[in-house]
Amino acid sequence: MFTPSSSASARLAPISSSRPRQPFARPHSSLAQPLTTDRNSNTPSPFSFLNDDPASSNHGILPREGGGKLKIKSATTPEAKSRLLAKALPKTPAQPPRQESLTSAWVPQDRVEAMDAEEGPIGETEAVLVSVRVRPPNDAEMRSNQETSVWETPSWDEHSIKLPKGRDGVHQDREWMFDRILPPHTDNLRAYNTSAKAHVRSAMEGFNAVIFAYGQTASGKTFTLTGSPSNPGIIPLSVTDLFAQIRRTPDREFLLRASYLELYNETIIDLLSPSGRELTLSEGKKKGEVVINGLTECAVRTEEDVRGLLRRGEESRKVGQTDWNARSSRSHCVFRITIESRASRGQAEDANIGARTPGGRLKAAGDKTTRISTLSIIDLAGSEKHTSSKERNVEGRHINQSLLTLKLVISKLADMASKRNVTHVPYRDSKLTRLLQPSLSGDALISVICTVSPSALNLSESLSTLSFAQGLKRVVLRAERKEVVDPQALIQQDGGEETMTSKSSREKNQAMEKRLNELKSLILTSVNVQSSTGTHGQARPLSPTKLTYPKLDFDKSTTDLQEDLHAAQLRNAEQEDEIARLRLELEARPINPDARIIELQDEIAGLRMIAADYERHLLEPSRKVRDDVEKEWKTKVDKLEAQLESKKIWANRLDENFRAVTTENKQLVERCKDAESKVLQIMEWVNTALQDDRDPSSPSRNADVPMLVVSQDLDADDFGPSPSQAQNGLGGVGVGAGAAGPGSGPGGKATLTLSAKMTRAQFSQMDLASFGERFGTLTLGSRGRDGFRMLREESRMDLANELDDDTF
Ligand SMILES: Nc1ncnc2c1ncn2[C@@H]1O[C@H](COP(=O)(O)OP(=O)(O)OP(=O)(O)O)[C@@H](O)[C@H]1O
Repeated sequence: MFTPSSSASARLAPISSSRPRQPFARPHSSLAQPLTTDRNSNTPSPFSFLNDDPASSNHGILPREGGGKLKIKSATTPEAKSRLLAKALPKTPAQPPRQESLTSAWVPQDRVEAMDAEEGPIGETEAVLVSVRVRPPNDAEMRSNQETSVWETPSWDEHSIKLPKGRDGVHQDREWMFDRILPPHTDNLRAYNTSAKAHVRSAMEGFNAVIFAYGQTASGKTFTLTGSPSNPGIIPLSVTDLFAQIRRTPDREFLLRASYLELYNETIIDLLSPSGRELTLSEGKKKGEVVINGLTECAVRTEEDVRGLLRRGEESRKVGQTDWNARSSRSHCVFRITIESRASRGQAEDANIGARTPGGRLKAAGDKTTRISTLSIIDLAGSEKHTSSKERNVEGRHINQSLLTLKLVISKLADMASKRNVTHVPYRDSKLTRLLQPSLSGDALISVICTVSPSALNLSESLSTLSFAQGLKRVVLRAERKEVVDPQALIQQDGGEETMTSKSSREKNQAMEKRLNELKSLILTSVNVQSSTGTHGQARPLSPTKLTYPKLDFDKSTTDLQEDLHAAQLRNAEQEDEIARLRLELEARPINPDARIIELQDEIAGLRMIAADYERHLLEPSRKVRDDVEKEWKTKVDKLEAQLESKKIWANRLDENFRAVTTENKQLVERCKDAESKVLQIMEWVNTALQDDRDPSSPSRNADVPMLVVSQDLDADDFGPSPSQAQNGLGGVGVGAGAAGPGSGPGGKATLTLSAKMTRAQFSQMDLASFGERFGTLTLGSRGRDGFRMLREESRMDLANELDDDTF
């Protein structure tokens, strides 16, 4: 049933002892029993009082009108649930509180009444409420003359616990102060009133609240939280109080959901899932938020529903017998109630008519906020020393390790509150601290009941518990009321976007309508909240058909019934396979029993070796935790790596582009420089020619104009001789490709030369005005002629601009 331990538990024999339960009796070590669940146990469960009422057999699945079942999975976000809640709230005007006395079939009447008689402390939002409860001596302690508690708890001071001088080796009086000390004679009601009531009621008001019991094994944690039929503990008292508060709060409407999980050997098990499924943790959207994936949450309408759920969970819980406790909790257990509430419609609308916001604007009719909070009650497994049972030892190591991590986390948080430099709080080192992370990091009101044994033999463990309690007192909380703003407006918007015409929308709406009707039946108001006797007292007589098929759920839809049938057929097929397998096994049974005995002895020896090996691996729990954490981080790392890879590709492309652009740029600059030098050369040549021409006294006047040679990757066509130049036979400028002469093909390497040496005289004859025309044979791209005119008239820069890259 329990995934991680199924193979182990399958090999273990169920508890066979039929001894009646003897509280505090220390059994002989050989009597230590292997781990089992309550289902197999003959030892009565501390929750046995839950079974009082045979009528409550629906195992906590909510009885709707008509007896259907409704479960809400926690996968939906709290906001989404609130939207549904808001939509589902019936528009009933607020009712005045009912003036009837409160009753409970779970908690004795005198205790229900006494619950309000005592004023509890106000729920603090900044400090952990720490109480220390000393258990009365048990039979074994009485027999060994330890009937007097080692602790002194003065009746005049309910905050002080003392270890007097001389008691068990202490040389001086030692005293500790806590919010509340609960001496051995204290009953559970007082423990509730002083150490839990304020937190339960704050949870009703929208604050997250956590109550947990911490202490050595057999020190009284389970007794404090669950109690007995005559002395119910904090869990039943809280549930009774929750429903009593709903009855007393006519101006609000409530929706309650319950879940129950167990942390066994670093594995989280859903105690309300029929398969006892293993759950995983992951980070939520908000910082520090931890999500329990797939946890079953059941809507509850009465105390009976809650009681049924607890009973169901208790059947699956891991308990076993240790040297110190006949029924020791071998796991940490978290019972959680999620409380959603909002103002009753009529009430909110009346209250807000004409009311203004702090900013002075008129408030919309109706209080649009929904409060969502959780009340978690945690029964921690007890820390323990080495026991005589190997199974217990393996569990004990896991338990001790997680409690050690809890201690470490608390001490780091306390250091942080004292402004000491804390770089890391090891929440991830155990599932327990991971689960508690949101609360411990300040998001909840916390009350801790630390339980200690009165015995001197347990002194060192008790001192360690007190030191943990002191650390808790230094932790600072920042709990705030949890409210979701205007969920109804959101759902109206969502609905408005949908077109009502399509078939799928209609189906969706019908499904939504059905869901809303189901939810409506869950809304608890001061008027409709079931009295604690629940619906069971008023059950209608069953019809003959229902009597014939008592197990059939007549309110199920055909599809659900078909699914059930299919599941039953599958189960049937599996069972048939199993029968066939067993038959074969039977047939293959060894004829020689002695050989079989030897075989089994070998097997036992092998198993012993495995067990010894397991024992050696003391760090097993941390490995399991590490594996889980690594798995969670690996997904994140893979995602980030994929992102990094695509960024790298993108960066490479960018780099290539940049390089290409830089090269192109360089080429352009080179071409530009080259073009500029060519232009300068031409200008110089022209200027020299013109200068000599203008100055008749120049000695070089009659000398030949030097030949202009311009080598460049020029298109030969650009410098082809003009037809007119060819005709008049003037030297002029032509294009040659080195020795190849004029006419080298387009795009080939060309040389711009004066095709014949021109004498200065010839040059001087050239009419300056027609210079352009003469040299017009130089067709500089599309602007040849104009370009040369510019040579004479424009500045060098202008020329460089003009002769752009398509010239040279
Ligand atoms: N205050 C009390 N008054 C009377 N009996 C008590 C009290 N506290 C504990 N006991 C009894 O002592 C025994 C051990 O208590 P309990 O099972 O609550 O211990 P625990 O701390 O939960 O142990 P573990 O960690 O092993 O589960 C039980 O038989 C319980 O009924």
